[in-house]
Amino acid sequence: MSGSRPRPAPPEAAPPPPAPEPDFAPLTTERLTLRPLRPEDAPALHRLVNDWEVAKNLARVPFPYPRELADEWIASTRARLVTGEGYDLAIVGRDEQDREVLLGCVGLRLDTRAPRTAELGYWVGRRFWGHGVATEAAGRLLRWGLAHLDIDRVEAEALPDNVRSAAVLRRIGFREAGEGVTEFLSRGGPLPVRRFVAGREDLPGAEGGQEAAPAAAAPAQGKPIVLVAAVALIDADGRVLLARRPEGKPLAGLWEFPGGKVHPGETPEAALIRELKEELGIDVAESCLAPFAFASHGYERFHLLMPLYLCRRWSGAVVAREGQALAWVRPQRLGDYAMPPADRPLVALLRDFL
Ligand SMILES: Nc1nc2c([nH]c(=O)n2[C@H]2C[C@H](O)[C@@H](COP(=O)(O)OP(=O)(O)OP(=O)(O)O)O2)c(=O)[nH]1
Repeated sequence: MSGSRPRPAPPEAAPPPPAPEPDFAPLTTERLTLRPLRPEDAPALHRLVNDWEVAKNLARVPFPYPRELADEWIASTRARLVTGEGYDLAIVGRDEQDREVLLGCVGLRLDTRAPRTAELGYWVGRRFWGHGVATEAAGRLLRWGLAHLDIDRVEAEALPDNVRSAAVLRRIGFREAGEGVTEFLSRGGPLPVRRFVAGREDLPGAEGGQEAAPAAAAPAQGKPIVLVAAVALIDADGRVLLARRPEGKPLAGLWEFPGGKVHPGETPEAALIRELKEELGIDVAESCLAPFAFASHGYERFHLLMPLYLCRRWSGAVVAREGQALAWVRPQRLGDYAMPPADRPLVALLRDFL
């Protein structure tokens, strides 16, 4: 490389490209909105968290809390939302003039060491304590996470004297799971903590026991039998359609065969034809439903009896009419999807058959 010619002056350093906007639709509850943190939240966030009564219970927060750290932390939460590594959100309410007010933060961080596990954390500014804000916000994020992320287990911890936080965790479905030791930045060292854990089976109404069981037959050992018709739709490439149970339904977040409860007076085939129209917008003829196998599974509050049909022909395009996620899955990959326990024997049979 020669080069005695004077080099042109380097162009002025270009400003760093703007960080991508997190694409996250806010979660709402009766009184609150949980939304991505924004740079302009920093002053309010700093005022709320730079309070010993708040900071002393938080492991990752130094005290005093430098003002610039609020900017850095908000930027890091936005980066994690983009990559899907974590979901730290602002808890926002409304004042009498209907203006947004930052009340605190709630977050779900995917655990890099433990598979299908996330960690829940939250804090609420002292002025807003005593109104159930943490319960409402953390409960919503817990339900959302178990329904939309590939996790089965959420962990949380609280200092032994933080009885308020332990009560919040219990109220939203966590159970205590022992003790541990965690490094507390705010306290400058390790401290013993109480550990808590929750899975979708811990959420209120987890297995649908509170739901009406319209086709419930005579109780088996005290449990009603619930008849559910389901189908493995198989496309031209031999892939099977799975649908993700939406938030708010029992077993939310698990992948299932499309279908639903058989109503009184309905045949399983008629129930399936109705469900496939309602859920996926497709028309299926009864003659295209081939009986394949059945599941008979004892859930805690009912016994599930579920005939599974195979179907390779339908009319109309498959669309998620109820906002549920859908996946066309090769039979050998069915095991990669977390499914209700009743489906496990069916998956093994399908894999062998297809
Ligand atoms: N559709 C379907 N349900 C399953 C599968 N595996 C399994 O355990 N179930 C259970 C979950 C529910 O407890 C029950 C189905 O009830 P559901 O609540 O989804 O039925 P539905 O569509 O009629 O719902 P809804 O109108 O009562 O809300 O069967 C499966 O692969 N597909």
